[in-house]
Amino acid sequence: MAVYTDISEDDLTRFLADYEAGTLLSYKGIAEGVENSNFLLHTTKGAFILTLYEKRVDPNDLPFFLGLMHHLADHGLNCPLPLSRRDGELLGELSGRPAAMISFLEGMWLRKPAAKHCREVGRALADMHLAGHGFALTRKNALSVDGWRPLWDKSAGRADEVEPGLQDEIAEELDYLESHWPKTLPHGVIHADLFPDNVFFIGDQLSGLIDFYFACNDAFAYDVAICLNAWCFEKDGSFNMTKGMALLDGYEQVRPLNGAELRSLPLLARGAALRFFLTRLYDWLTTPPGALVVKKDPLEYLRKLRFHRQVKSAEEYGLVHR
Ligand SMILES: Nc1ncnc2c1ncn2[C@@H]1O[C@H](COP(=O)(O)OP(=O)(O)OP(=O)(O)O)[C@@H](O)[C@H]1O
Ligand SMILES: N[C@@H](CCO)C(=O)O
Repeated sequence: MAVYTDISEDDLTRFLADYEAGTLLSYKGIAEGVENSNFLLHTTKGAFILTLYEKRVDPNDLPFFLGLMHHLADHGLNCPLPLSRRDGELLGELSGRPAAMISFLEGMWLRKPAAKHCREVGRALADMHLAGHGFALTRKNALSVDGWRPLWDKSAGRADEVEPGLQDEIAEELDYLESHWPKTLPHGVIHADLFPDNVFFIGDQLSGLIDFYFACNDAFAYDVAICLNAWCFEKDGSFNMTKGMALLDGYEQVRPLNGAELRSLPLLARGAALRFFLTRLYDWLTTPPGALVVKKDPLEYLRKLRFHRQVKSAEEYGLVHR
């Protein structure tokens, strides 16, 4: 459960007085997510999400994230909106943390997405890539190739505790990715964490995207590679090509990938798997026992990384020749 920071009713009532969001009726911590503390609030004006930004979010990035949600919604994407305070600011402070009130998005995330859902996600990802055009702020991807080595350095010494031989394997992988990483692919604003728990559906209909707190400027195809990792593997670790085909097809219905993007896809998918492996490994080794958060398994992403290493072309992900 991700509630790192507790709040008191008195503090919350004072915080709410800065918004036109009604009077507090109830609130509870949300038992999901790993990054920030989230609360579901009911007020006389409806339901809201209260987010307190935690350790991995740099407060200087918050104007980018919150402004982006407004920009995307203005350009037709379904996503939650941060509420403005009475003084016009989007950010407040609660229990010593930067905090925002976010509109409630209807829907649920899918525990067992099927190929038809992957197609919807592909489309929505491409819609987001187009909707991000013209957003005035930029943010470098802190978790792209330049960020992996510093992150790895924090865990490398203990990696073999998780699996013997890991230290050598990842060191070699990093060397390879650093020297082959593509630098000139089409780029813009990407979501960078579009996992199933960040996509809501009502029935089979996608109702919106949430959690833009890793969004940044990077290659669009890297975002596609993240989604292939997050949506198209089965619980037993096998890649489901039907889902891959649906995701890529859905994406290309809105924004066709060019030749360089397609050629880079196996390498980008490898990098994406490494990125989630590294953050999970760090959390695995550093989260104290008893913390109110469910730790995610780094080895799931090691297995995906090993799969991508064998992939030679985008066809192996289900790309259909046009
Ligand atoms: N705007 C929203 N409308 C409805 N529910 C929301 C909204 N934002 C967050 N939630 C709920 O809170 C949960 C956690 O939110 P979120 O994914 O943003 O947290 P996080 O800690 O940043 O998680 P992650 O591990 O995905 O980075 C979601 O799964 C969802 O149940
Ligand atoms: N989606 C990430 C966690 C939140 O960034 C993961 O599954 O490792």
